[in-house]
Formats: sequence, C-alpha cells, structure tokens
Amino acid sequence: MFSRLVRPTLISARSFSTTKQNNAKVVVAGASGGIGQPLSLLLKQSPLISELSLYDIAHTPGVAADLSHIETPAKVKGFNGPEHLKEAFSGAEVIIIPAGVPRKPGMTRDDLFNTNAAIVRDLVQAIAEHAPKALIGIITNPVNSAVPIAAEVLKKAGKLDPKRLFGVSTLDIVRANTFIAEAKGLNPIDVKVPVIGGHSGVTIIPLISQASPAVSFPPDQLKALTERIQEAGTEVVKAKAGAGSATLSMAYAGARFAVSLLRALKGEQNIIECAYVLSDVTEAKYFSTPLVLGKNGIEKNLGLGKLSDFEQDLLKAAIPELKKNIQKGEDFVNKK
Ligand SMILES: NC(=O)C1=CN([C@@H]2O[C@H](COP(=O)(O)OP(=O)(O)OC[C@H]3O[C@@H](n4cnc5c(N)ncnc54)[C@H](O)[C@@H]3O)[C@@H](O)[C@H]2O)C=CC1
Ligand SMILES: O=C([O-])CC(=O)C(=O)O
Repeated sequence: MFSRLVRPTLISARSFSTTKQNNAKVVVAGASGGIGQPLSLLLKQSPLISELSLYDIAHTPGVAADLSHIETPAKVKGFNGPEHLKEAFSGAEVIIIPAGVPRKPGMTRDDLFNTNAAIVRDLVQAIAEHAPKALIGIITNPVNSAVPIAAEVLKKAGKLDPKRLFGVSTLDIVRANTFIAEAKGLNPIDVKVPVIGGHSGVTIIPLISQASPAVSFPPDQLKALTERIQEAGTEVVKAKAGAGSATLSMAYAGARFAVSLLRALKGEQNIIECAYVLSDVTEAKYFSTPLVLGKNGIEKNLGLGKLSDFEQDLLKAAIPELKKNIQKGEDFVNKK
C-alpha cells in the first residue's frame, strides 16, 4: 500500500510518545525556497524527527527561527552557506534536496539543467563527505538527469549505495490519485495509482490499469487523464504565470516520501513508494517503479507489474527520452 502522510505527520505530532520514535536527523537542502519552507513545516510536525537541519545559501536563519517556535519535539537548526555544510549534513539519516531554480512558462524541465546540475553535484559531493550513509531524496529538476548526476558523484567518491538514492516522483502519484478520484467520485485517500518511469512529460507513465480500487475509462478519457498527469507540472507553471512551479503540493509529496523513508528506517513493514532509482527493470538505467522500503533504503523493487497495451506504448515512448536524460546527467560529471 502507498503510505499517506496525514496520520504520522499532520495529526499525531503531539500525541505520539517522544521517547523512542523521535531520533532521526533529517536535512532539507534548499530549505528557504518555495518547496523547502512548506516541506520543512510539514516535517517539523513529524514525531519521527528529532533534528531538522535546514540548509540553504540564503535566509536559513529566519526560516529556522520561525519554525523553531512550533510546539513539536524536532529541534530546528539553520545553516547558511557552504562553509556550514559539514555541520548541516553530519549524522543525517535522510537528506531531501529541493535546491535549485524552478521553471517559468515556456521552459522544459531540461532547460533547468545548466543551473541545477552543478547545485546537485555540489550538494551530493558534500553528502559523500559528511553523511555517506544518508538516504537521499532528490526533488531538484530535471530529476531524470539529477539522479544520475548524484550517482556518478557518489560513485567517484566510492560512496554509491544504489539502495539509498532516490529521485522524488511522489508528486506524480499524488496527482494521479487526485485526478482519478475526481473522475470517479472517490475519496482520494482511498485511491492508489502507481506512476512509473521518470519525472517529465512522456517519461511519466501512470498505470491506471493497476489502480486500487480498480477503475476503467473509455479510451479517449483514459488518454486525456494520462496526458493531464504527464503535463500536470506544466499546468501549475502556467497558472503561476512566471512565479514558479508547484511548491505546496510538492512539499506535501516530499514530506510524504520522507516520512515513508523514516517509517521504514524505524522498522515499519510494507512501506511502498514509487521513486526514480538505479534499476534493471527496463532498458533505462534509472526508472521509477513501486519499491518496498526498509532499514537500508530499497528492500525490494516491485517492478512493472502487468501493463495494458496502452501502457506498453507509453513505456516505449518513454525509454528513448529517459536514456537521453540519463546520459546527459552522467556526461556532466564524467566528461569535463
Ligand atoms: N520532483 C518534483 O516533482 C518537483 C521538482 N521541483 C523542482 O524543485 C526545485 C526547487 O523549486 P522551488 O522550491 O520552487 O524553487 P525556489 O527558487 O523557490 O527555491 C530554491 C531554493 O534553493 C536554494 N538554493 C540554490 N542553490 C543552492 C545551493 N547550492 N545549496 C542550497 N540551496 C540552494 C535557493 O536559495 C532557494 O531557497 C526546482 O528545480 C523545481 O523544478 C518542483 C516541483 C516538483
Ligand atoms: O513542472 C515543474 O517544473 C515542477 C515539477 O516537476 C512538477 O510540478 O511536477
């Protein structure tokens, strides 16, 4: 089952026992941004976190001071600038990275590569040095290339553990659940739609044939829903009209993913999330599928499951684009 954020973080923060559960250090890298701030707010509510380390190159003292007044156990510390990376990252169990520039209307996620590739490279280099055992969740776009960049940096440092590196594609699942629930008049909390592949356009592959509860649509509606899920990021970029991309829904999705990692770390069973990881499930070296999470990150890759003919065609369209994005990320680190 896909885990939901609501119970562990939003409701129970003050009623949970604080003696055993709250012992994880979690870092948000890019904590002052449009995603970073609400993500940190949601994480501050989790009883699974004892220390919330907020790293950014700007405004972290203010964000940390503000969040530190919230009446939950997580101790908030703010770190501003690369000279504080060691202290910010050391001892972290989970590091979530939403650092980097967002899209404006007319841009693709790949257009962010030139700015964001170096940001991801440098942050992951610091993780390799100061927190090599951390579970890493990369939100920064283009995710399809950013995760290969991270893997190559970790590999060069001799610290790559493929079970601990994740591209956060949770927002695609959150959207699919919402849109399918709307279309069928269901409570979105009860809907679970796996979304596989990557995180941009045609590489986003919703598996509506595997939705729970089972749903079916006439072909034209299925196509329209699939395309809406694939283009949902652009829908938000257009609506924000130059003021950035999804931040609040991404913060929700990022917190859901981070809390799932933490629950699995604490030994909870059957925690399943889709994420973009090193994978041998398809021809693409990185691919998102449902993963069973455990104490060491990925415990088991659940693979593709049975795809409909329509979904097989989506997969065929995704692979060449994914391969190109992956190569671009690897080349950035290796061909200087
Ligand atoms: N994976 C996904 O589903 C999604 C990914 N994104 C991506 O998340 C990223 C962040 O988006 P927003 O929060 O809206 O952007 P933003 O511009 O509001 O915030 C980015 C933050 O990163 C910080 N930053 C820049 N360089 C840094 C560095 N070297 N170290 C630490 N922090 C650094 C900035 O100071 C800023 O506070 C973008 O690349 C965006 O495309 C956005 C939505 C969904
Ligand atoms: O569309 C964007 O640029 C941000 C993003 O990844 C999303 O909202 O899915």
